[in-house]
Amino acid sequence: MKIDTPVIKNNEYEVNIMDLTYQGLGVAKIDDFPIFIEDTLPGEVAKVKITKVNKNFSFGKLITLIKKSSDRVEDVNRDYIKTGIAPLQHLKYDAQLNFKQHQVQELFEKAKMDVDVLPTIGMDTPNKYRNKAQVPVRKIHGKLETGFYRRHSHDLIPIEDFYIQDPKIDEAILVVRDVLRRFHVAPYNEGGHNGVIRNIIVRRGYYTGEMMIGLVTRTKKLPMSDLVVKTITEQLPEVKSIIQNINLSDGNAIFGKKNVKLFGKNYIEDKLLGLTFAISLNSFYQVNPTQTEKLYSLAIEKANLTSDKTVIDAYCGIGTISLAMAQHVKKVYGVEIVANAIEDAKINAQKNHINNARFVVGKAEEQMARWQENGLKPDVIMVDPPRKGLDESFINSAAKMNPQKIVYISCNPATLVRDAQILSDLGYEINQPVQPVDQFPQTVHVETVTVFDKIN
Ligand SMILES: C[S@@+](CC[C@H](N)C(=O)[O-])C[C@H]1O[C@@H](n2cnc3c(N)ncnc32)[C@H](O)[C@@H]1O
Repeated sequence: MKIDTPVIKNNEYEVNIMDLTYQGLGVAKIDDFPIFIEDTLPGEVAKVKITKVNKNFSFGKLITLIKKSSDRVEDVNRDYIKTGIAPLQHLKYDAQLNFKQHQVQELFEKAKMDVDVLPTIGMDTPNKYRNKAQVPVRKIHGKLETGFYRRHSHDLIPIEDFYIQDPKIDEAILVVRDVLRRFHVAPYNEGGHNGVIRNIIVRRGYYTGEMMIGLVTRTKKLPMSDLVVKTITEQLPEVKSIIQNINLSDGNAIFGKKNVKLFGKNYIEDKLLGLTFAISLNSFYQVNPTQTEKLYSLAIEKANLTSDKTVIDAYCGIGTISLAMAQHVKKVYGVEIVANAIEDAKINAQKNHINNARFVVGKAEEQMARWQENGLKPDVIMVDPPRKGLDESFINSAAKMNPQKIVYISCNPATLVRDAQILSDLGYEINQPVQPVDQFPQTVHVETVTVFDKIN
């Protein structure tokens, strides 16, 4: 069926860019019909070619910029935009921080919530920050390559300098790539579901320099594994752990269920807020260590902790926030769905001689209901959920426990605002400005800390 729209596919138009979506696409309108265009910024005038038309909106490709924004960074590497590694690198960093603040503010305004949002806390050097890489391995022109997928595709673009990663991690990926080439380990081929090596994971401790290499394979055995391991460890003395993860599936999930230790320890160690943490391959650990220290210090400060208090740390991962809070309170309860992460959390409590933290594996929403039924009465609940935010049943159990404060660390302002509305209906209100912290410079992601107080 032909749809009658003000723009036609493959036609070119001159447009004014009016806004930037939360995904970092410029927005123009023709007769109120939106066109989303990569690599364009508000205030710019652009010639664009329409690439896709839907019923209510369309996508365009930038042909030329007729007028440029004063916030534009010139001469950026297009591969970082094409792959989504750094979709905002063409926007000056100050403007990125404003964009993130306004994005959060607008969501609260749309929900008709009267909440102030502070300027985003940024980084002095907003690149080379990531302490973890997860790169696909594919064959291109007969050669094993590492890089990143073109956005919305599985076409690999070979990349050597990842720009936002710790340069030592970039170097390690190249060492591992060259070792795999040298010993003729076949790259995974998605089409035929054959070949061996699917992904390389590299983690590096910011303070310790300890490195972990993860090799995700389609096969149970990694061919030439002894030589692969020997050569990697000879060339990269910082490597303290090499783990093979076996992923036999033909799906998109990166990890399979089984890990096999090929070298060293099951985990590497790093420090955060002066504490030592064991981090294993599948455990969540924030990717920007210096900003994480700012984020967690702020969240803990806002929780007003004292030595007589009991706190819950929901979605606790390897116990980073729990153990940082344990030093200030009577007791901490942590819950997390990934069993390996809870194993790490228990090791971490021991490593730091902390014995007032209790960790449980489980779904936070189910464990909260259990704790609530068992009469647990936390003074503060700290939550740091994944992008989908809190389950409604979690919020109900949390409110029934009647804590004075709920401190919410969020990596998705849309679900934060959704959850804030439910919390407000249950008597928890935001009385101080929300603080965005830039955990992911050059990308569209934004992290926030929000405090909910019990209204008596
Ligand atoms: C944003 S991370 C925060 C982890 C931890 N607070 C940290 O900063 O290291 C979210 C965590 O929630 C866990 N998770 C996801 N869904 C969960 C659920 N339903 N119940 C409990 N934990 C869950 C993930 O495995 C992940 O460790």
